[in-house]
Order: sequence, then structure tokens, then C-alpha cells
Amino acid sequence: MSLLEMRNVEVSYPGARGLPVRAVAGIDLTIQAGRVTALVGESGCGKSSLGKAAVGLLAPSAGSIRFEGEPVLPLDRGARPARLRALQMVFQDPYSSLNPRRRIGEQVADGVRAGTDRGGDVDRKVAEVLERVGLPAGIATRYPHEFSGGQRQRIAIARALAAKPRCIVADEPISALDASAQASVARLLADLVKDTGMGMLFISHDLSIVRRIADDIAVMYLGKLAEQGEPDDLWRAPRHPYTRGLVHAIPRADGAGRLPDDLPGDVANPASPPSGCRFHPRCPIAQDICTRTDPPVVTDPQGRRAACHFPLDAAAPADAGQV
Ligand SMILES: Nc1ncnc2c1ncn2[C@@H]1O[C@H](COP(=O)(O)OP(=O)(O)OP(=O)(O)O)[C@@H](O)[C@H]1O
Repeated sequence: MSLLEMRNVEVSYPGARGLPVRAVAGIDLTIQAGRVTALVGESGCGKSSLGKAAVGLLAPSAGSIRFEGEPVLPLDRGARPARLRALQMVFQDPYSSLNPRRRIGEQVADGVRAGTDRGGDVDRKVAEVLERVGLPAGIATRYPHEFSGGQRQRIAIARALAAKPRCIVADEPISALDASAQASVARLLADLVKDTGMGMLFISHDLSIVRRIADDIAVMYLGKLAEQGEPDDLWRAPRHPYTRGLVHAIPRADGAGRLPDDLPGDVANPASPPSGCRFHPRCPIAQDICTRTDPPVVTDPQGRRAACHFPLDAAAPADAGQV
């Protein structure tokens, strides 16, 4: 079931000399109930901008974003409608997203009171949700600084979960954590999706973790969708050369290291993107047409989507030997 539907979404910021920066340049993406959809791509490609627009924290400059069939923006005058409380966001940095001067229990209780299930015993609900994220209920009387980064992110997740969301947008929820906490917090979020049936947009630049927890991966390049499909398909047979480059850039288990020639150069400035296919200056298989014409996103019969004039041959595995 579709929960959050983004159609042809654009996000622009005012740039230097009056030129708008099109951080998101026309993206279609649907978040389904009970599934983790990951959004990946290099820094600056527009992931956060799309995530913020998805929950109504910023207004798209074009396109539509609907949650359960209703527009996310504009908000009704005054209050955030109850429907939108069911759409929660988890941020990258649990140090700044929690108030250091308030007890953990009070902050999680805010989530309960903001949510769709506000009646009854709030303390009991706080205890339940803390236990659900793997923390003892007894920490409710303590303060955030007493905990590690991974535990704080669990507290922030508990606060979001307390509102009984039907969809969560998690923007780089593990990138501020140490390596051991990253895998366990990512697994917690994926388990919550499976247990509650909610949907999740999981924004990350870490493809190796995303591969383990996502049902579906959308790869973004310079404001546009490059490719979308299931993790194993993207690994075994990426259609877009950018996806192949990202997969190759992950350190290999056999110690061979990354394959640097796959992704030469840096992401261009979104204020002045390359003509045609935005990826063409870095693309190892670019042809003349790629410099002139932007490839449309094509969906194949299996539901995989890719935007490339010369999609890679599905018969040629990208990661032979990759674990
Ligand atoms: N408030 C802003 N004003 C102007 N430009 C912005 C603003 N926020 C983001 N940008 C620009 O928009 C582009 C996309 O940024 P965004 O943060 O959405 O990308 P990202 O993929 O999430 O990157 P990162 O992982 O580094 O946060 C970048 O070029 C960035 O400099």
C-alpha cells in the first residue's frame, strides 16, 4: 500500500547571482507500508532536501507530495493536522535533536502526546516504547548526556515511535554513530518497519549498510533518480553506470579495494548542472547523445527503474566476488 507519494518533486534554493540551486530536479518516489525504501547517493545530491520536503519541513518548488492521499503542505492554519503526526522524522544527530535539559521520559512523552494515541497511561506508553527500542524503562528519569550516541539515537527513535507513526523519514540516522552502533540502530529501524507495518524512507550514503536492511533502494545523482530496485538486483546487475560505480567503491571483502576509475571526478554543482545526462562527465560509457539529452526514467517489467541511454547489460554481473 502506498503511503507517501512524491511526484515530479523539485526543491530549489536561492543561489548566488540570483541563480536557483535545483537541489532536487524532478523525482518520483513512493514509500510503501511495511517496506524500507533507502535513498542513497553522494553528499550534496539532494537526499536531505527531498527528505525534508517529504515530511513538510520545506515546501517543494514544484511537484506534489501526498501522505495517505492528502497533500503534505500547506498545513492547515495553526496546527499540524492529526494525519501528519503519523508522519515522523528522525534526524542525523541525536545530540542536537534531544533537549539536554529535559528528562528522557518527558521527551518521549511529548511523542505520545503529539501522536494519534494520546489517551491512557502516558508513563506506561513511554516505558513500552523505550523497551521496544532496546532501552530499559528505568532510564526515563535520566538525561540525554548520560548516554552514548547510539543510545541517544534509540531515544530519538522512541520519541518518534511514541507518536504511533505510519511512516518515518530517517535522514542519515546512523552516520553520526560509531561503527558498532550503526549496524544495530539500522537493524532496529528495519525491525520496527517489519513489526509495525509502517513505511520508512531511510536516507543514507552508506550503501553497504543499506544493502542489508532495505527492501528497495533509490539511487540519486545530482537531484535526479539514477536507478531504483531491490538491493540484490542492484548489486548483481546495476543498470546505471553510477550505481555500478557506487557498488565498486565499497571496499571489497577480498581486500582488492575500490575500483577508482568507475567514478572519476566529483559531483557537479547543482547550480550549473551538466547538459544532457547529469552524470555524463563522470560516466565511463557516455556517448554523444548523453551530452545533449537527459535520459527519461524507464521502468522495466520487473519494476526496476533506471535513467540511462545505455543501461548496462543485465547479464554482466558488477560485483563478482563481492560479499
Ligand atoms: N538551505 C540551503 N540553501 C542553499 N543551498 C542549499 C541549502 N540546503 C542545501 N543546499 C544545497 O542543495 C544541494 C543538496 O543538498 P542536500 O543537503 O539536500 O544533499 P544531501 O545529498 O543530503 O547531502 P549531505 O549528505 O551532504 O547532506 C547541495 O548543493 C547543497 O549545497
